[in-house]
Amino acid sequence: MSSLPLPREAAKFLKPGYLQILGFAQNVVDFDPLTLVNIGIFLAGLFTFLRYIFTRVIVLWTTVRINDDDPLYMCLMRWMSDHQFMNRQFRSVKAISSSRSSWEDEEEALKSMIGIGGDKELSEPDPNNLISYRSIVGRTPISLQPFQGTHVFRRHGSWLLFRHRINAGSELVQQPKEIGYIQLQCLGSSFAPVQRLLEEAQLYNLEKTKTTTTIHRAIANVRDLVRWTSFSSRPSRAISTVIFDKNAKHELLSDINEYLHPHTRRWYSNHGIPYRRGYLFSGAPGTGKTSLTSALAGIFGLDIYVLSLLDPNMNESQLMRLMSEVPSRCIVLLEDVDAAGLNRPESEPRQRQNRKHKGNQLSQADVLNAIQGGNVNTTTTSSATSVSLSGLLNAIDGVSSQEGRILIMTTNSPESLDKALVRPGRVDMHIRFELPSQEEMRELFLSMYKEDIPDLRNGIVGVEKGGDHEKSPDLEALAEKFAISIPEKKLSLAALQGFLLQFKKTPQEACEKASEWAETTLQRMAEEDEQRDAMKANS
Ligand SMILES: Nc1ncnc2c1ncn2[C@@H]1O[C@H](COP(=O)(O)OP(=O)(O)OP(=O)(O)O)[C@@H](O)[C@H]1O
Repeated sequence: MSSLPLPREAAKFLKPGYLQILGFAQNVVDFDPLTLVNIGIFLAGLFTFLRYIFTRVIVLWTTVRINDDDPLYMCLMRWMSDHQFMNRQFRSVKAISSSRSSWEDEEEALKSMIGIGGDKELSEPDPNNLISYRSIVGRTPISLQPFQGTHVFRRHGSWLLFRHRINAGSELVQQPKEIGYIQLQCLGSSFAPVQRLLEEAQLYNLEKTKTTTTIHRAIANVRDLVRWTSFSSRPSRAISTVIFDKNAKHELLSDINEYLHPHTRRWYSNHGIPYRRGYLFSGAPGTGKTSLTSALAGIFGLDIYVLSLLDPNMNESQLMRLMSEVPSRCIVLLEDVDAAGLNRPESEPRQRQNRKHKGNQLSQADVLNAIQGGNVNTTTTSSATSVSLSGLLNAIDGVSSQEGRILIMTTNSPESLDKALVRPGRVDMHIRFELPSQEEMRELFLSMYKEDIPDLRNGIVGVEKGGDHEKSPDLEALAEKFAISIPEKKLSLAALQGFLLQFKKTPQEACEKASEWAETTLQRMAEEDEQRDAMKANS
């Protein structure tokens, strides 16, 4: 093995010890170590250069994060499911079998389960084989949604990176629930492509849900923190299907229409008036208060946020937070507000009551309430809720309460409500629902047997053609007969509807049995009332 001499210039700079080592290495491996040094320097330079380029490219990715508590999250998930995933790319998907999937998704899933799509329809239940029937109808439809993962796609000429992540929490830090988020990244320094995609997803979702109403409920999680949760999505109810005084209906619709007009908000702000509107729907159970609320939501494209003061997890701070978290355009439905028993005994003068409970100090709630122009009228008696009247009033129109929403309170006994709760500004219109007149019963009958009512037997998808009623000589005459066979203002429309549902395809039979049914029902109700009175007297 011959040794290669070190270049003279290099040898000049190296100490004698190194020289010997280098000479030895050169002799053993027959390779110049300085070449190795040169290669190393080159690689280090290349690495630094690549790192610089890589960092610059990464910096050019703009990133937008969307948390799962934002409505945009669902819009984007829906858009991605329908436009990008379509059963490919995502290897990890989430199966949903609850009522949280939208009704259209459920209907689709149900159709695929029972094989409807072409001409095939769900047949009548076979009494000998009810198990197989149950196995179709009794199952909850399952739909699949993209879960965790990353997906790159091109939209309107820009490359976008979609990432979906779930933080399930660790053993040490327990999250109240899985927290999902989406990260959207776009190559370039502008947010415009991401913004465009989000707007597109929002519009797509609006289009998809224009015939549905989403109901949100305040639900407590494991930490007892009450949060708005999208509870269900159902087909919007047509306003024409709600039987109600036509003038009152028209007045209510015009009032809400004017309130929601884009210019109205500015008008309120110019006049220093908080931009809020409240309605009280009162009437006996089953007279249409909830039905009218959901029809209004459908007509104006608003979501409904349902609150119940009787919820055991509800307290004043939770209520206040929930009211500040609703979107600026929605309906907040406060159901059965009388049941919470928020009242002040009239016998006690106001001044004394406040002293009795709080000494001479007014609470912050009272002060806020006074600023709002309400009464300092806060003591709660025989309350079935941990929310006090002042807490409720502040949640409704305190400084932190969201502007732009519509508040609808429903009650069976408006006379039992505290005056502060229903004063103008909190309740701007009081709508009274009465038990039905003959004309309204006639309307109900006609609407039940209208030709376009989806038929339940043929129907999850079908529309009845040629049911018994089509053979009926005159539906109008039957409706008239039905209306006069039942006493006016005695039975609720819900009760009448329940009766008619037993005769979905046989209006003639319904008509014949109506009078007898009404008589027995009224008799039973009278007996129940008597029993209740007797129990009250005993206790
Ligand atoms: N005015 C009405 N027009 C059409 N349907 C009605 C009407 N009133 C009641 N119904 C029917 O009766 C059922 C119950 O009605 P709804 O829940 O709206 O009554 P409610 O007044 O809100 O009752 P509650 O006070 O018990 O909550 C619904 O299925 C609805 O279709």
